[in-house]
Amino acid sequence: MDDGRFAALMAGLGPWVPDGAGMPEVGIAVSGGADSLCLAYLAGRWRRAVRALIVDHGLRPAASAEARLTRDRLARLGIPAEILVLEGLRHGPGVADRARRARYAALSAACRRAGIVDLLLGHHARDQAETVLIRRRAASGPDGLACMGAVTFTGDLRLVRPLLDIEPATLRGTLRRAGLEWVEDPSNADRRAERARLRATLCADPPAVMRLRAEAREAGAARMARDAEQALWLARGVTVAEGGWVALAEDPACPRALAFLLRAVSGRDYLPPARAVAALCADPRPATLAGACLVAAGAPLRRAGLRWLLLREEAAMQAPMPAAEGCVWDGRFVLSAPHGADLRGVTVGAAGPPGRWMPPPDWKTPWPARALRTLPALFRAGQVVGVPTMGICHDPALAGVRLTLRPGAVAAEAGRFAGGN
Ligand SMILES: Nc1ncnc2c1ncn2[C@@H]1O[C@H](COP(=O)(O)OP(=O)(O)OP(=O)(O)O)[C@@H](O)[C@H]1O
Repeated sequence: MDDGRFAALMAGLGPWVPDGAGMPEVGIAVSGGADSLCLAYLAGRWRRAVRALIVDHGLRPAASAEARLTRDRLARLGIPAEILVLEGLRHGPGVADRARRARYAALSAACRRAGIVDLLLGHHARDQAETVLIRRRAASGPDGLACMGAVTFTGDLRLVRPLLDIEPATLRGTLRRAGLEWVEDPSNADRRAERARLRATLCADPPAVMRLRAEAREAGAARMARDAEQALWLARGVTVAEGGWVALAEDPACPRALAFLLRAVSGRDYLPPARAVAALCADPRPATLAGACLVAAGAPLRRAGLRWLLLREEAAMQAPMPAAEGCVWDGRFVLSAPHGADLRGVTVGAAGPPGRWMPPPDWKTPWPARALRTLPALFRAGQVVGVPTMGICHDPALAGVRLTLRPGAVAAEAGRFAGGN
């Protein structure tokens, strides 16, 4: 793969933050294996402001030496690299899945710390073909069969996979021509893992890889069409309140959009059960589902053209937690504090009955008490001392502390699934 081809691939996956010394970096997740090392090599020639992130899962004795070796190799390419050491992972049932979740959590946190908004991943064409087979066997729905997207969004990060249509042999060839060595992870060859078994099968059958990739592209195009339709419905009739609930101007007619909204309001990772969501769309009625409640709008909101509210289920909200810069409460609200704010002894939790926060007498809000009780609030000694999303602060030491609904959490999926050719 030459620099020109890579630059063309990246141009199709933008927009990118401007490049140059001192500009925001694009992150690269580098395991040290051939694919992600090649990705780092190409990315480092594509732009100056890049940073590699290497996760040491701490599961193999050789892993930390390999991470340091990879960091040194990257340094020789002029790419700064940070090693993220995971603590507490143990071998045992589901270790691959646990390791993957912990890896993404560590990568996301490192990106947040470094102000990185784009993270490159080295998945390639055969990885995508493997994913098609795995999703088929798991009887995935139509969205799942679109497999990995070339661009997808997590809460505050854009995950970009520029190599999804590139054969792994091409990447190894690129490294060899550049005289670069990589680490061979022995667990890749571990035939007990489902992926490793499929990998061995697909390596011997290149036409099958081609067919599977075509299948993923077709499913990806269909998924993007559904995304576009859903985005239109969301833009027409859905309002997201800073307090973490959603107002609907129309009956929820689109099950997929309702599922995304339920997930966003509940702060959960996974979509609610499809059948229950479809039933709610077919017959919209007050109901509680997967950590959120569909509630009919009261008279004042109906006069303002709203029909339904989707509220967080009170009983399912996270218990109060210690307040700290960057902490995330209830999977949805991120705390940010100005310099000098005193968070000692402060907790973040649900505001509870509005009478407890002593709002000023002229304070007016169209939202019902049931919604206000779910607002994120700051507590000192068990008393509410601030409800930042409502602009309420009774404690001068907490002036300027914000609890912000995580960006992107409520949006429609806007990934790119069919591209990369
Ligand atoms: N330990 C790690 N540290 C940082 N990023 C990782 C790590 N493991 C995987 N990744 C990222 O996830 C992508 C896909 O992971 P996967 O396990 O399929 O790759 P791999 O075969 O271990 O390594 P590679 O893709 O580098 O050859 C990698 O290309 C890399 O971008």
